[in-house]
Amino acid sequence: MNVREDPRALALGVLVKVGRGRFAAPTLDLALSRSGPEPQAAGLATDLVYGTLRRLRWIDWSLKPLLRRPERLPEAVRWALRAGGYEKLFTPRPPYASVNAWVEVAARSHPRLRGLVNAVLRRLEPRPAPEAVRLGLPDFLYEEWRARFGDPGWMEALNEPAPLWLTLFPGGEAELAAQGVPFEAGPVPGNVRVHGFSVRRIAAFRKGLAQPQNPASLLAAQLLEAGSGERVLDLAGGAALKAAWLAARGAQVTSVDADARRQRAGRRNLARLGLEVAFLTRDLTRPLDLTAPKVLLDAPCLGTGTLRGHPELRMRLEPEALEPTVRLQARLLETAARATEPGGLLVYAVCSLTEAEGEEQVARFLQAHPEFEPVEIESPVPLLARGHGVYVRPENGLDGFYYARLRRRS
Ligand SMILES: C[S@@+](CC[C@H](N)C(=O)[O-])C[C@H]1O[C@@H](n2cnc3c(N)ncnc32)[C@H](O)[C@@H]1O
Repeated sequence: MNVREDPRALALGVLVKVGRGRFAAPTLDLALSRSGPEPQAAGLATDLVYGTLRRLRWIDWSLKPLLRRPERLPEAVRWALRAGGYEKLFTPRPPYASVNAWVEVAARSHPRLRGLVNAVLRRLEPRPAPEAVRLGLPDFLYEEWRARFGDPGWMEALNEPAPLWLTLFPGGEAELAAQGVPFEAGPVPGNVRVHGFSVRRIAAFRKGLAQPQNPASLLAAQLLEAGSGERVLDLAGGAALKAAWLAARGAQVTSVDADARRQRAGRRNLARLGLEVAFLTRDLTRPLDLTAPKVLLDAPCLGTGTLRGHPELRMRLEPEALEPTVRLQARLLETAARATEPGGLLVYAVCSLTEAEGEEQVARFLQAHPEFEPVEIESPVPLLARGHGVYVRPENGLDGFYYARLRRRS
């Protein structure tokens, strides 16, 4: 059996690469597009990759008493045990069949370890574990979230599969309906939740009428309330996803980012959507020679609100990364403040739910900048907390975001 026929072998190849530092989504996409499995097999491979990464802490915790030196195992065998553990412990598929399947996959590259994989997976049971381990969260994050937001019930929602959300452009809804794609309106206007279709199979996407985007990400752009013809600066704009929606509303957007490669991808995507955005490649820790009445800063962050869609971040999040990230955000916020014209609006957004990147950052900014005042956010999405800005509650497929709207006094 080769990879083309076997979603478990495909998932294993992806997991090994993610273990070496790659990102899960593009690595899986590439593997799927190369081997072209049937939709059902692609669905199984996707569930195995994402599920294993989301549950990794608890799986490793449960494997621990059964393995003397897991770090010494060949990486393919170690990941086969983890993915086999995920399938046995966390999916409704019959454990006997999935254990057999994983023994075969692991034995293909390491036949001498067939007995070990078989024995370990058969004996594996979910071991009682502390809540952070069960939730698959790094301790520092779990502790902060518990202390700040209280009841941890919502955290389990970050372990659910990520739905496909689409931002629709004119004609997009009619195209979805014409193709018979089941969808429903999401909490943020202009964005829908699609059922049972991958983005590749959606004609509205191929025709440039739809863009995969989480509603919480789209909301950051909507909070600017930019009108037609209004000048907008999209700072740390990356691949210009938020800029695309603003441009579709008629705003004159300039998207600025330090990463030219991301911007090239953004240009290609905008060409697909038939939209126009100006791009500037700049390091925003330095002042910008541009101003606008509307400025969006979608700052680089730890991404803790996106653990559903980027489960590999759980393995990589270190508390030490917080301080340099917060310092970088503060410098970009300075640049964004100077670029905001008097009377204008600055939206600060991060897809992260730590206090240092959210409320603390904005509180410090407001103290240093009396010329700015926070503006109330009327949120169409449920919130975890409110202060100068708001924290989005990452349930029902929403990513967790923090946004603040800051008006520069005239
Ligand atoms: C959260 S992402 C932006 C996503 C983007 N707004 C979107 O909607 O697709 C943060 C961006 O910050 C950019 N960035 C990081 N450091 C920067 C710097 N010093 N100057 C400019 N951009 C920077 C990264 O390249 C990345 O694209």
